[in-house]
Amino acid sequence: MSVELRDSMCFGCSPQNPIGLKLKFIHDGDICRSYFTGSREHEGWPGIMHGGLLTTLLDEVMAQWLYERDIMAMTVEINVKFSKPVPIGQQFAVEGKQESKKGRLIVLEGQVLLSDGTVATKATAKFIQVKNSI
Ligand SMILES: CCCCCCCCCC(=O)SCCNC(=O)CCNC(=O)[C@H](O)C(C)(C)COP(=O)(O)OP(=O)(O)OC[C@H]1O[C@@H](n2cnc3c(N)ncnc32)[C@H](O)[C@@H]1OP(=O)(O)O
Repeated sequence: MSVELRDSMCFGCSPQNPIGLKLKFIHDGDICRSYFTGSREHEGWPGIMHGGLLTTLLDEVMAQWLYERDIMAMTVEINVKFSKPVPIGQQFAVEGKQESKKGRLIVLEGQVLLSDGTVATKATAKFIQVKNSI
């Protein structure tokens, strides 16, 4: 694998990116999960997580599902449905898992779960597998 986490400045996961989200991941069977608590810097409407950042979080957990399995792939499409607002200041979970794989095309699904288990956001993303030389 030519891309190492230790060299990365990935906005989602790098511990050394000063403005990054510094996400950590739990690989739980076929699910990749991360937890996040938004602060004021992450809001769109007052008190509510910005939808673009929720999309970033979802993209990241799905990409990490692949990375954990040594699959180098890039997002080519992502569709997000925002059903419920995600409050600032309350921890929520972000999950991703594979839905299908056909040739180089891998489809993953993601969701944001509030602390009471409510699904607030759902995503489907397409990734294309690339050679291990990003
Ligand atoms: C430290 C590590 C941390 C990692 C975390 C990263 C998290 C972030 C994840 C991201 O956000 S990635 C950044 C955003 N994405 C990009 O910048 C990708 C931009 N796109 C590309 O660079 C190229 O599209 C890509 C290299 C991915 C693919 O180009 P290729 O020329 O190699 O492939 P091509 O376009 O020929 O497509 C390959 C196959 O996929 C199919 N395909 C492409 N796009 C598709 C699509 N949207 N839907 C369905 N199929 C699609 C395409 O038809 C074709 O099918 P066939 O093999 O049957 O011919």
